[in-house]
Amino acid sequence: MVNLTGSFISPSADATVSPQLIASAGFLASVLDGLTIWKLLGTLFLAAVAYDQFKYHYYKGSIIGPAYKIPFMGPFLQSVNPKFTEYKAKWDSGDLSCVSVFHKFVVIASTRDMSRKIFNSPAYVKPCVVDAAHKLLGKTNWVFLDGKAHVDYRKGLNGLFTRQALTMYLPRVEEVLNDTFKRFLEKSAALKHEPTPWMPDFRELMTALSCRTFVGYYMSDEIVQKVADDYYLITAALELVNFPIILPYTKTWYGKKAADMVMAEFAKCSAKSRARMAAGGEISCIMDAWVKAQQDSAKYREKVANGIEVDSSEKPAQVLRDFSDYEIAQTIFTFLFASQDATSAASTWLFQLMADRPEVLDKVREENLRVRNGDRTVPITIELLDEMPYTRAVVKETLRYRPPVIMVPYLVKKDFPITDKITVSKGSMIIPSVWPATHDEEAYPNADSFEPERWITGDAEAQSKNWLVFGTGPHYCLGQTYAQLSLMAMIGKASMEMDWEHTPTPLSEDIKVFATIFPPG
Ligand code: HEM
Repeated sequence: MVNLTGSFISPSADATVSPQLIASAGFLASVLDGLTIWKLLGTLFLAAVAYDQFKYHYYKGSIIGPAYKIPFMGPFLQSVNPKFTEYKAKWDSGDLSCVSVFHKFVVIASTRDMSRKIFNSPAYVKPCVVDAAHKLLGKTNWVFLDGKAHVDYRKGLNGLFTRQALTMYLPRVEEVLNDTFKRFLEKSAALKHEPTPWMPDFRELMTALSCRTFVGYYMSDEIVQKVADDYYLITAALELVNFPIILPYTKTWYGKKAADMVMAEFAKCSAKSRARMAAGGEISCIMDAWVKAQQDSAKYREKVANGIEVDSSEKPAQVLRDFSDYEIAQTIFTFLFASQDATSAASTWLFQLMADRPEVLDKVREENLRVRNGDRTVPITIELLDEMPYTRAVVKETLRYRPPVIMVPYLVKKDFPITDKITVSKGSMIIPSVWPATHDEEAYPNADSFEPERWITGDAEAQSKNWLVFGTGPHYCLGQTYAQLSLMAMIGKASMEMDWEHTPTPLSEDIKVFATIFPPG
């Protein structure tokens, strides 16, 4: 160190030297002089806050949203425990509104037309999945495909959900319903018909229904029960706001363990289905139908490769490649993942709405018995369901009145000019909403009232633009026909086998948001 003052100390700390430094360097030096590590950190912090606000305003432009962002985190705490009323306030605030949580800028579309525009703009947007989804569903999962790759993959799956294909799986639905309603009655009798929460039972019913329809009896009752027990861990791990890395004993950790277990079980089912289909077994579930389509495609490809002439009638509708057991498991897992929460929500609402409206339940019961000529053991078929306009109307009205999925997050792939004046920047999240479209007074007069008749004597059916319950565009719900038919089958059979009442609680009029929407009491 240089000896400036005769003592071995720093020049700026020397009482005699420092005034000269101030005098020579002016303002900057005076700032530096007072600079401590805390001041430096404070200044950096204020700069970061200013940058965060500036960035928010830059993205926000003329979109409606809070004038200032809570530094960095924005309304993070609100989004950890989202309230339906807060979403509603957002929709009511404008056609497009925004919010910024941490580094994510989020635009929410409220109107039907804005929402439709997003759903139908695959050049600009793609479905947005939380980071944890890649870890739980596997990076190579088809749900992460975009554009042509997605369209091509989906073509191979669409055939599994046609009405004709569903005919083959409906017996599974019937078996699960028979078994479950018997258990419901036993449980209720054991509880001496005292009021008790039934939502966990509806969730279990929906898991069993999905598992049996997707993989038939390749899965044991015990494993179906385990999937039902553990599934909520997967939902919790996939909440919009979650810790980005998987730390032991966190929600994502438990979710990943549960997902791995389900995936491994589905892979075992695939191996069994493969063997059974190769041996000429009958299609009993969605997995069988897909495996059989792959085996038929392989035979066709082989013939063509060997120069054997094949009649055009023998050519499969979709010539598929072979998929490994793991790939099949991954895809079937996405069906469970996509259906579980939405169908659990729909069935819970259906049971509650029917209990609150016994006259509607009576009509459903009357119709179900009538089409079976009074014999409630007559099995469910698509033709039978086609003869039940009232039961269908009840299911449609439930889905309109309480759409399980109220918003569908998408990611902006490239700057998206959503209106003449507003361009949403690449990297933002953009969320089309379902609820406002299904509660639009113009399309559905008295929208806040449950009126199944609007689907029979009214013109609700003609309001297809507002029917966003299953989305629209290239990612519209693959399982929508199956979901509606199985809900019809469920409520129809329940009406014939059981009677039930709802004991309202102070929460009964609320709407709880947990991935989908639920009645909390
Ligand atoms: C009441 C029940 C259901 C509701 C309300 C519902 C709703 C939705 C919605 C809103 C989407 C997003 C659509 C979009 O982005 O345009 C979706 C996608 C999807 N749903 Fe459903 N869903 C239900 C049941 C099911 C069932 C039972 C299955 C499978 C068996 C299923 C499979 C899927 C799949 C695979 C996708 C993603 C499609 C793609 O990205 O190509 N859903 N669903």
